[in-house]
Amino acid sequence: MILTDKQILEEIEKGTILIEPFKRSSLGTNSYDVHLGRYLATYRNEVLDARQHNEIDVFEIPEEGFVLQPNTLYLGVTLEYTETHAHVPFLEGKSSVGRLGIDIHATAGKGDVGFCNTWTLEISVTQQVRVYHGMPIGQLIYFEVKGGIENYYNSKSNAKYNNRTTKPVESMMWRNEW
Ligand SMILES: Nc1ccn([C@H]2C[C@H](O)[C@@H](COP(=O)(O)OP(=O)(O)OP(=O)(O)O)O2)c(=O)n1
Repeated sequence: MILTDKQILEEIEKGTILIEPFKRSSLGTNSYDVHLGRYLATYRNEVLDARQHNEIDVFEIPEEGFVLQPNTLYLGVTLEYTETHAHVPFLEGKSSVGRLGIDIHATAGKGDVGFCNTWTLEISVTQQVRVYHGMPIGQLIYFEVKGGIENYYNSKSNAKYNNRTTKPVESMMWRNEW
């Protein structure tokens, strides 16, 4: 089941959901709008290697915006820092963003119970499009969980994306054991 606006507010009151900064106007019927943070990043190498640490170059979106190019993977970040202690948060697109040909995640929309951080966005575009920091970029929806949890994301020793940051975080696949 997906949390409604009233339930999201109740969970915020209880402290099981944190969204920072929080604006009442960003709360939808059953979602919360997140915004594009100040930084974008691209991978330094053209050929990525799933076994290696692929380094990124981070840059700031200027006030006049930045034109995203097709055929380039950009990592973005939400302005919002979130904590979700008792639900499964999902990052979803927004129709108005999709209609500009902007994808905000590449297969990975799910968060984990215990995830505490800004969200990294895997951005790709169909045609050139200028984006601005602070623009609405996606929405979070929250699912109720069934059953107890043994291994919260924020206490998992192998949780790779829980170090608080305002910048996009590159793939940490190289830390997986396989
Ligand atoms: N577009 C996304 C999707 C998820 N996350 C965050 C929320 C998740 O709780 C965390 C880890 O996501 P996954 O479980 O999909 O990633 P991995 O399985 O690769 O990482 P880990 O091994 O740390 O679970 O990353 C994110 O910042 N941006």
